[in-house]
Amino acid sequence: MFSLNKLFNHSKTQKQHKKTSQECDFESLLQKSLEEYRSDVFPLGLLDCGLIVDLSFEKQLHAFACIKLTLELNFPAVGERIGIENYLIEKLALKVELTLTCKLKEAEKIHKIKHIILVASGKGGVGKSTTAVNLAASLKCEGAKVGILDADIYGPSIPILLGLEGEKPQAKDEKTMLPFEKEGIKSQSIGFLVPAESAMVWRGPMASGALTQLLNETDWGELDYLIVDMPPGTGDIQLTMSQKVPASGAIIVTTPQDLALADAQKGIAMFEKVKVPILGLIENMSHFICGHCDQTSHVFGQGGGKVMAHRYGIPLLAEIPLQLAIREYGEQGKMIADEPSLNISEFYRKAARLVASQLYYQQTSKSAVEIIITDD
Ligand SMILES: Nc1ncnc2c1ncn2[C@@H]1O[C@H](COP(=O)(O)OP(=O)(O)OP(=O)(O)O)[C@@H](O)[C@H]1O
Repeated sequence: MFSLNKLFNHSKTQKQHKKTSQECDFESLLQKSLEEYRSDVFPLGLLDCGLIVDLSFEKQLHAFACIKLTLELNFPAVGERIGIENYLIEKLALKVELTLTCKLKEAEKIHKIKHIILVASGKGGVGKSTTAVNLAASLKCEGAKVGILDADIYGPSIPILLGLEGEKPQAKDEKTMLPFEKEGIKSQSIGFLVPAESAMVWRGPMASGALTQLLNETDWGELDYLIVDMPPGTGDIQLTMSQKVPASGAIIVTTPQDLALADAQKGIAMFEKVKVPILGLIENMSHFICGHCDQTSHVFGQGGGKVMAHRYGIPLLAEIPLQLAIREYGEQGKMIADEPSLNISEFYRKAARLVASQLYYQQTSKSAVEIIITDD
């Protein structure tokens, strides 16, 4: 754990000097505050998963007036900045300017990729691909290097969602293809390899062969996360695919209808069988907020995702509303999560931070920490 001892002396903007008792007291208070901070994303506080890389302060009339603090997090969560800043302002009773950066220190699992995350659904049409693309965009916005691999042989839609329809991947050399890069996200799709009609009749080994080929023969470069958009369903194909890639975890997308939830349960069972940890459930098209009167309607039923997540002891990462803009952005080949000014993007961004946090704690054998996701 990082200690704040000597921090004032190490601060880039301060000269070496003997600490005053006032500075020592301030150091202890800052350290205690960072240690005691708690949120869904930081269940063990901030010093446990971050490093103070810079601290400087301004004094007025011998009292601290403002601190500038830079925290380097071990996983992408820069969207937590305002919440942490407000907390520190309250605890320290002074102006705080916080900068958050991110650097994953974990080892690469395959090639130069640190984590592979499978995005799956028990049935088709629940918004799995839309969610996968927006999770990728969110992880990038939160500070990570991200790629997306479209493995949905039944309907590869990532090229459409990224505005890359009709494009063909370029060869780097005889063995490797270059991924596409859009808004800082690298992508590759099974749709580029074969015509949709022939891929649909593949059996498990063929589909998983194509997935591993795309994974291994694409020059991904350094990635913190590779999101894999899986084919919908829980059959032989999905099972074989899940076994073939060294996935860090899986996310299951469902809608609130009973039928979709029943299929999502099969998805949970499938990942348990192949020992891929389930990072959480996303309930898509969870509710509809009327644009005129702001009233919320639960068009497809209410609370199903919450009940299921509770039953299986997995986090409910997000309840994403049914919103016209989500479909419109998808059709225009744009990622809505890339638009911080739209409230809807925060649903995806929060889910991405929770996923990244879980993977970090899982990796550092701190999975015993129970991540309780609150409603607020
Ligand atoms: N929250 C949402 N609000 C409104 N429309 C949505 C939402 N999520 C997805 N959609 C729309 O629903 C349709 C299906 O979405 P998508 O293609 O992502 O589903 P999928 O589960 O990946 O489908 P498939 O099983 O065919 O691969 C798309 O038109 C998409 O724009």
